[in-house]
Amino acid sequence: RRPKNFPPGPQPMPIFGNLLQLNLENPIKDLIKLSDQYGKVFSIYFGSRPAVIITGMDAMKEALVTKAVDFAGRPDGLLLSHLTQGKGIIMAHYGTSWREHRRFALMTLRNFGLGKQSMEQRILGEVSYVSDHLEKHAGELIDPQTLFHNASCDIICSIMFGSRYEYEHEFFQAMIKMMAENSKIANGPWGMIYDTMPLLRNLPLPFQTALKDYHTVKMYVLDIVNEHRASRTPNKPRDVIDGYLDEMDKRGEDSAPFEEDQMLTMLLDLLFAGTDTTSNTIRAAVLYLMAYPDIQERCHQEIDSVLNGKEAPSFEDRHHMPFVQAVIHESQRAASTLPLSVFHCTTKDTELTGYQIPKNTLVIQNLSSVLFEEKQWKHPHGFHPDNFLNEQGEFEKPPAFMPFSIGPRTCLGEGLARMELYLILTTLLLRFQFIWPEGAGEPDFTPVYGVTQAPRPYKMMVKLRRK
Ligand code: HEM
Repeated sequence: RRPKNFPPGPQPMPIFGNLLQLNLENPIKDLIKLSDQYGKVFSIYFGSRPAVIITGMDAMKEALVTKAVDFAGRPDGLLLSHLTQGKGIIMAHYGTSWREHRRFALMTLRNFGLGKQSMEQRILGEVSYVSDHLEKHAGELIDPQTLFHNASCDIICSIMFGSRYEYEHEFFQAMIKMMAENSKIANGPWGMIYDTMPLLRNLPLPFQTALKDYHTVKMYVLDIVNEHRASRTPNKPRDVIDGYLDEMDKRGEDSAPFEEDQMLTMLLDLLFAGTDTTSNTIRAAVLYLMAYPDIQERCHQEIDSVLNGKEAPSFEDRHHMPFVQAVIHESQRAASTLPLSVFHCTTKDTELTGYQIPKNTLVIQNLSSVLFEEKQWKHPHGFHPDNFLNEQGEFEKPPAFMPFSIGPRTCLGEGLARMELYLILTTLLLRFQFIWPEGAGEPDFTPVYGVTQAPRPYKMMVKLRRK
């Protein structure tokens, strides 16, 4: 039975709660239907555990901005919390260790900067590998999934470990494989079973693979940390690892919460959070550019005219490219890359839209519901860069654009992700035309649902515009 004055919702069943009433392959439509029936804030049961679902911009702002601290927790008892043991940043409880690690990560990302290369140069450096690959295979059918995935992952590697990896490197391949498999397990029915039925957790079921693979990659990262210990010069950080070791030195004997295991989890968090998200968004953008060649042509014209013969774009150039900016933002909106954000929980007894929500209640933000909310957008459905252009044709971001979430837990990689999306897409558009292959049927925009949602796999062709 629901607690008194708890948000309403459908009647749960024993053991399963409301799980069998949701399409686990993609619950988003069901969640919207339930909100039509029960209101913007409603509840469902995962097994015997209640979860509050937040729908639409107004309720989202009330929870994550007005009552920011009350809703800034992370839940225990999910597969992701077990993998990270509540350490690092993403699944860390709201408190001192989370706050200090978040601040440290933000500062080091901002400072890169640090070492020899600026963030911009690192990204442009990585795009040159992607460009070379595309140029070599111009005119052929190309599957962009692995290519964009490798590039996003390598950008994070270069910031954290000080060097990028050849895409064929043993560690790089193990990491990419672990991330792909773990997100499949965490997203799929086994993840749901793990989250709802604690009694089954010790059985030899596929989630054991997730735990084992996570540990293997963590041990690889520990080797990299130990190499840094041997080769570093204190207070001359080359990358995030050196910066973290400096911070541990500064704090002396009792360096808590800056400790080795926290560092390893934070590094894996950044790798996880920064790879699929960016690469799936780029893949969605390219799909839309191929599906709407007139929009792609307008981007080509704007980029050519602003760069005016320059070899490569700089991040500053974006201010002169309102249409390209609008296309990138509309791609993010349409892709809705983290449709249900990362799950939150309440840090104290609180209230939302007049309902009472006890401390430690699981809270799910339906970010998709805001990105497609009818009253917030000129064109809520389909792909319309116009959503981000005002009457003067200037770039303007509506307040319902929140693919990175809002509030204290908002994505800490937003700055990096925005720079990557802009520099990668503009550089590639400068050099190539993306073409939907003849005979491939109509492009299918229906996403594959997951913690990070992705476009369906597709093949593309490229034509070289300029060497
Ligand atoms: C297009 C790309 C990206 C999107 C759409 C995205 C979106 C999100 C969202 C929705 C959250 C959850 C926020 C919440 O719980 O309220 C999140 C959290 C996070 N993201 Fe991103 N992200 C992207 C790229 C990145 C990158 C490149 C990095 C890092 C290098 C990153 C690091 C993180 C971290 C560490 C968190 C956890 C923050 C916390 O719990 O305090 N993300 N991201």
